[in-house]
Amino acid sequence: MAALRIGTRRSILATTQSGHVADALEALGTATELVEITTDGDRSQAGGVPLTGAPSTGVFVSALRDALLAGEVDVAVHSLKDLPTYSTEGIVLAAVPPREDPRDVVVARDGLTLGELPPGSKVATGSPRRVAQIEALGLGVELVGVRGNVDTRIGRIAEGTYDAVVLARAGLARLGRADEATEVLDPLQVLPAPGQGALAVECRSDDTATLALLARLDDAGTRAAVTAERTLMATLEGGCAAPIGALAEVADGDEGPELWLRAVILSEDGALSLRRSASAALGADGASWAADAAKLGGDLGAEMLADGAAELMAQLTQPRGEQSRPTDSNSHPSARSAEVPNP
Ligand SMILES: NCc1[nH]cc(CCC(=O)O)c1CC(=O)O
Repeated sequence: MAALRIGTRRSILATTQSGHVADALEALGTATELVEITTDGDRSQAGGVPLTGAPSTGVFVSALRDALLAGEVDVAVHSLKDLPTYSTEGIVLAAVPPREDPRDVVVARDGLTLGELPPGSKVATGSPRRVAQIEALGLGVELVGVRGNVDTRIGRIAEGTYDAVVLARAGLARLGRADEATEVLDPLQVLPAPGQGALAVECRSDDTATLALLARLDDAGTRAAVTAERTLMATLEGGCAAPIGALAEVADGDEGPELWLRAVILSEDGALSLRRSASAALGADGASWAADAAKLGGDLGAEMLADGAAELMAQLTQPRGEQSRPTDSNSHPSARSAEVPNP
């Protein structure tokens, strides 16, 4: 049988991630071959048309999916957090392998933590989710945008351009550089992006042989966790790019396995935030976990919408300068990190 062709983006992180999937398949006795696909996102990073702000998640994903649908590759590997929450006709999420540490980390000058940085320090991140959550801590640091790969971003610290950068620990760990982090951010303060630290392994829906093979790489606990996080995000966002953080974990409860989910939605400046958490029992059989997880994420998303997330997002979709706080007589306008109040 010909080698299984695994499509990958060209960045070091992407080829490392795809390499992990290839290794796992080789260990199961399958010959593999990595096929590099250049995405529009990569081209713009390499010096083409500069993108303003962060590229939309779809940019990194669509070229790989096109190659998959065209039959140029048999498997596509993505960072799961870069996948849009909607599905693509003809493509299936065949495996979600065991997750890396999902938390965000800080890489700062002189081994500092965020709390040790003096006010006015430049903290670099291109992610609205990280900006909003760090602003909400009220540290007085200056959040500045940054683009480029992990190497470039960390390089800016040594150069002295910035005092700190915020990154996914998983990306550093996959590159063997996790020890360069000077702080691991507590999810109670900074929740990661839905799906962060997990990989998505896709194939064509009609390719039953590849589907069966890839299913052996699937980790039921990771799939349940990211399903809850992504269902929550899909419920909350409805197409709007509000900063949302979410993290789910499987835990051993008294009555059997449970899934815990924590989530936050914020205004861009972090001044308004709504945090909620919930848990649900998981069936004894892993086969029901994805459905249990989708229900947990959907229910918590609906609860957050009812508790003020809908108002918060209505504010976000207004043009800048016209924003006003949600109307509520109990709110404290002076509070820096006010919760969106119950209606
Ligand atoms: N936003 C880009 C991106 N997509 C996936 C990762 C890291 C790996 C992961 O989260 O699985 C990163 C870099 C980062 O956020 O620091």
